[in-house]
Amino acid sequence: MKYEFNAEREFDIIAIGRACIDLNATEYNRPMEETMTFTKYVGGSPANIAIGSSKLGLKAGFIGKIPDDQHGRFIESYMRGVGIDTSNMVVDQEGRKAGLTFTEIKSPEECSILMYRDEVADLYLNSSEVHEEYIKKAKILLVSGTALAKSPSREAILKAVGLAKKNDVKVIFELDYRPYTWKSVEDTAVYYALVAEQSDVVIGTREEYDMLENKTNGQNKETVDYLFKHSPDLLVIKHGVDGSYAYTKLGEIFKGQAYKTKVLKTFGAGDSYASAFLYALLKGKEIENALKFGSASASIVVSKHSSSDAMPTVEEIEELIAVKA
Ligand SMILES: Nc1ncnc2c1ncn2[C@@H]1O[C@H](COP(=O)(O)OP(=O)(O)OP(=O)(O)O)[C@@H](O)[C@H]1O
Ligand SMILES: O=C(O)C[C@@H](O)[C@H](O)C(=O)CO
Repeated sequence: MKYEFNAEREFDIIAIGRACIDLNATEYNRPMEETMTFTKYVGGSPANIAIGSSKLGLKAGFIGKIPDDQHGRFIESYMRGVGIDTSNMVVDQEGRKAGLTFTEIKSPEECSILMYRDEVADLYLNSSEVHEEYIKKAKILLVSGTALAKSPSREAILKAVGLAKKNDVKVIFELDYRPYTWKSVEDTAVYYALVAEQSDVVIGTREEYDMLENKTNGQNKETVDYLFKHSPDLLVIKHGVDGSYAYTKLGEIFKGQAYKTKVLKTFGAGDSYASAFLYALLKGKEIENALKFGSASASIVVSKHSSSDAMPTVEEIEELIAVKA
């Protein structure tokens, strides 16, 4: 099955949410306590997805709030440099800071992230900073779940989703669960369900769908039965290295295999997966093929040091798929 988008739009994808800083341990295979140097990259799941999309040749835009400091200027200039339209990135005027994510790479299997996200600029995006004229230029609005964690960002996202639906822009909801800024799992489930039920496509890990459904050990069939009673017509449920599934409202199920690689670190997999999966859908490829694109892109990024700068080109993805076929 192919997925249809409104062809007459200037932007393939506009992402909304956080654009932050990743500080990835330069000396890896050790605990963070022993890490003395970090390499700086742009980070934040929706920013990574916009970067991945742009590197694949899609026309991408970004809506989000960045600090009025050196980090904010680095984020904006890096994103503009890879071809993203940053005209709707708002510079905070109240001294708020960029979110910082330190990554720990103890071994390829044992990776974790440590987030500093108190009073971060991205969660202060407000609804008056989300503009219908911009959103209606897109085929896809990519929404990050973390942006729902607090007001006023929460209302900004709800406004963006409403405008997208009004203007025939597909709403893609990346669950992107990060516990740090949420008050409670109940709140998470309330806002996740609210947006998931209005979205066209939902992408998340099995564990993230459990957050949405406020349960443990949820089964894909229950998730699919629940969400297909609402707006979504395509659901992607990821199971880490065990691969991923796509379910359509027509009842089809597709399985995507993960491509084995020499893993450097595991984070960044989800964002690279999302950008390449959406690229393939936008290019009119079959869902089965889109799963291959997502998995191949993730396999490339987990073998490299960053989540954003390491995003692959179409040629790299196609070459990997061909080699593994
Ligand atoms: N160790 C791995 N080796 C190769 N591919 C992987 C590996 N881990 C994940 N992937 C690929 O990436 C996809 C997404 O991974 P995962 O389910 O871990 O997403 P995620 O938890 O959202 O990622 P992230 O860690 O970036 O938040 C998987 O479906 C798989 O194709
Ligand atoms: O999403 C974040 O805020 C952190 C990311 O940039 C980081 O690289 C990561 O964990 C990606 O999965």
